[in-house]
Amino acid sequence: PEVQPEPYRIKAIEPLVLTTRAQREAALREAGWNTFLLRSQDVYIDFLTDSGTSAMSSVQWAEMMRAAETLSYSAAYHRFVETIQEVYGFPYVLPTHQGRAAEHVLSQVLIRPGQYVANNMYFTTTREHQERAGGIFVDVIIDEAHDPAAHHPFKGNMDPEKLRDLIRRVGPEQVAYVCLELNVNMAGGQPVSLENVRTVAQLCREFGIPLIFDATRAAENAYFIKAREPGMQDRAIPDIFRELMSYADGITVSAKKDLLVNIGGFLAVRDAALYRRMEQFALRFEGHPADGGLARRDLVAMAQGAREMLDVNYLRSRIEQVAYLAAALRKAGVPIVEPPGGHAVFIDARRFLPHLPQDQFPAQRLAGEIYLAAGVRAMERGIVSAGRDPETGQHKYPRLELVRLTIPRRVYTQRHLDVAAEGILDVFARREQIGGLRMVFEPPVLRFFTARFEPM
Ligand SMILES: CC1=C(O)/C(=C\N=C(/C)C(=O)O)C(COP(=O)(O)O)=CN1
Repeated sequence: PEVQPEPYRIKAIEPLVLTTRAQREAALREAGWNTFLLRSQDVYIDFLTDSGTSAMSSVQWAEMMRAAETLSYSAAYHRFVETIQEVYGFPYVLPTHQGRAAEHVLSQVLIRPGQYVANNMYFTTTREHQERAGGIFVDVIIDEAHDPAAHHPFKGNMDPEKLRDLIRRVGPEQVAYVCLELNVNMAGGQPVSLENVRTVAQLCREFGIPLIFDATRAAENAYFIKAREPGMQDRAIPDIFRELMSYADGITVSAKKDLLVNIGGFLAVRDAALYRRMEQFALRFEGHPADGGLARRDLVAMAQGAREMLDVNYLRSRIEQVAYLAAALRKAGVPIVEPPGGHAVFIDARRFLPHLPQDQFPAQRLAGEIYLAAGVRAMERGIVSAGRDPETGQHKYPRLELVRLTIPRRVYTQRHLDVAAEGILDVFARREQIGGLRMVFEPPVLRFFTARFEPM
């Protein structure tokens, strides 16, 4: 595939810093071989995350300047709520400062300790908040999602039989809710089909179990439904999106992805009583229900972002940019998660460095080597991110040992993708010489953010 013509042009630029390999070796040592700990000014192309790293549009910036910072139920608040109601189709909307705040509120309000939550694979903060609320996390994603080479078009799908077995085993009243993530991040940004959502929604209705979406990358999921699901090619994205949302009782959203803003999040639900409980809980630490701890300018930036995120030409150019990088790596034989996801290319570090055992942290080492080669910052999504089992204290050994090259929205050009590919091919050429890492500092929670390593 070639990168689709972008339906926008550059209006402002941010100068990038070019570093030498020697500078990068010093920076990576200083960062304990953890790309999260690199100073941003030592990074040339930042593929760490697509969260909060998008370029905003001239309209978003203009709206932000015009937003009056009046407290309580401001014009900005009504603009935000009315836009989310229209685009997503939920009556009750609660802004939060970002996605994990929404997850915290929802988990605390919906989970009774000891109850189960069924998910399609895990996301770090989502599972953290489910477990923090006393929930028991269960993965009911289809088996193909755990196989990087499987070419399933909707690897994010839930396995209805796994879900039904869980409900039968523990009883419907012991399932707090079903949490369905769209464009499953940890599986490689893999979409869920509309057909699967309908099946899961039917199951939840049958047993009276709430269905909650993590709708953080739902717009990109809608694009894959249009592009890959039989009978969907001629439907408009907003139409697909509204039907998709109609199956959920509620959603949590990190606005820092789909909605093209640098900060923000929200909850949206259909039930007034549930909204009131969430509002009361969030009041203590997310700020007033009319701002969720955000400035008014952030609310209007989210409102405008919710309009821009469903433009099919923007979505096509964004998704095809990811496919372009994936194609460049695939052509050279670099093992990647197939098919390419919506927000990132995931390198299969297990197959890239087959001589390294997983507890020598192959993905962590590969992310460091990619930075050394080209100043490109990637993120480890393997054993380090998976953390330790709360019962046994042992590493969780996930099937997927990946390095995520996460492409920010509307930021980098095709030439930047070429530079990243060239650097990765350089590392690939000398992969046999690459050794493992040993962890020299391990924090107790979400260790991937601050752990430190040294080469073996
Ligand atoms: C699917 C999903 C995410 O991907 C997510 C955050 N993701 C980050 C930060 C990422 O780098 O993928 C969050 C948390 O959102 P937050 O980073 O707190 O705004 C929730 N769900």
